[in-house]
Amino acid sequence: KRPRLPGPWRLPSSGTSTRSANPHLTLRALAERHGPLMFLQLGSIPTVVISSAHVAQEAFRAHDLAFAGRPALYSVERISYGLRDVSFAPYGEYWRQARKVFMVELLSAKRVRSFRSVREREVASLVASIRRLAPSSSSSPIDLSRMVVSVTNAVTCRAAFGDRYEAAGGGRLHRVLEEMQSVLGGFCAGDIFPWLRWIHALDGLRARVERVFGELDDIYSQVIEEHLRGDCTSEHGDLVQVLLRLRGSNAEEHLRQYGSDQGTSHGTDIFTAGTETSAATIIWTMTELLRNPRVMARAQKEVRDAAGKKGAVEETDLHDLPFLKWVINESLRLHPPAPLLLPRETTEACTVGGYEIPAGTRVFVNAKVIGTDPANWSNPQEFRPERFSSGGDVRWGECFEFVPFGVGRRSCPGINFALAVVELVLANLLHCFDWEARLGKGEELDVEEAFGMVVHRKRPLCLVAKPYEYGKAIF
Ligand code: HEM
Repeated sequence: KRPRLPGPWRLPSSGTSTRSANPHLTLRALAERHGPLMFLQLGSIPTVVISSAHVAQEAFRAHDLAFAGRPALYSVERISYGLRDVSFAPYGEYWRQARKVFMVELLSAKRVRSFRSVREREVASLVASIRRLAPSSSSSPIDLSRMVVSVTNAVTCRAAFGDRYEAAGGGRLHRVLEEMQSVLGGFCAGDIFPWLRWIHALDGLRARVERVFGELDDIYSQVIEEHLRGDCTSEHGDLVQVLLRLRGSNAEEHLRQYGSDQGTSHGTDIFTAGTETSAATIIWTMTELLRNPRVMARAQKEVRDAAGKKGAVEETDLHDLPFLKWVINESLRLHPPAPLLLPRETTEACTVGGYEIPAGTRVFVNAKVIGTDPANWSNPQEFRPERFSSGGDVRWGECFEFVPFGVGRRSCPGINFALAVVELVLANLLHCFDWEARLGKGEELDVEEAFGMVVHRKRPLCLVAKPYEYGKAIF
């Protein structure tokens, strides 16, 4: 008989069971007591939490397939049209096909390069808006969090839905996305006691999920109608257009079906997995730069030396910014936007560390704990980008000490897409402005987190932007 996995077995009454707490912090505290491979009974769901690089490596090197499932979560199930997206589809043929299309047509290196003009246009418009709001160094602070979500959202939506997506719902999206973050965040009762799902008809969650679903569905329908009418022109070829072409002669019929099925659920991937994560990365990076003036000065010098008098950083300049890349890595290490990745569910039984993990077990990988484990990182809480200076570019997916994009076959397929926009936005924010957080005497810029599927700052990042002298002509 195999030994029983260590763990508290039942979860303490505070912590992961509430929708407002920060589960990765509760799980960190428990892992310190019970170890890096820990069992929890989350309601009626047997759950395993992985909290070290060593265990993650053993689990995913030897049993990647066994860990490739996803649980069917209450809110996600509806918003993803019955788990027909890539992120939450159960492991199997549908997921493989959907991921392949998504990868090839939106996220491959070639496609990501083809969206260069989209990124440069949106970043130029961000810089212009900041200039309008902050014409001089004595202007009031601006809400950078809100502006950055807008830009990452616009880039992703234009790439996926075409240049006219704004007409179809760009304005409404902010409100819907905020509400979606809120309904997807944390664990609801129905996720840990599936027989208790009926309760969400009474506690208001079902109504909120339906409202978000209805709004998103309406936006997707408009996008699809525009494509069918031929109103959508985009020089780069958006995801919906590409699918229309792929489906060939029977295109209209297929697109209508795609509209009610894959197209719409890919929309959910884009909003849940794509835009908020990139925005959170940019905002956490700016937060840490403001808290670490030495690092800010070095990053700004690098960017300004590379772009010179051009007034803006173009994508071709990004190759000359190794320090900025280390800064982004360091920010992803300390503030992975998805600190518990996305939940997994074992598809079959497997053995890790001598313990048997049965099929159907929910699995969390605590990326935040792994990225700050003193066994692998010296002074792990310190923001020190230079720690990435040796060893060349990070080989995502092969480095188990640093897993902000996840691990194995269900790891993030959007890394190229995300880093292209994150780097360009940050480089231009650093080049075109000097930044100041207006704080009281002795006060420090906080790093308090609001928990959701993506972890943002609890309070928006409001900063004073002081235009930099070379930043007149943008693009
Ligand atoms: C800095 C930005 C991003 C971060 C930190 C991030 C992080 C993650 C993480 C942690 C996962 C779960 C991996 C796992 O379970 O092992 C994931 C999955 C995923 N991400 Fe990203 N992501 C980012 C940007 C994007 C973008 C821009 C897109 C697409 C537009 C995207 C699309 C996806 C999809 C579709 C999945 C699900 C993959 C699957 O289940 O097969 N992500 N991402």
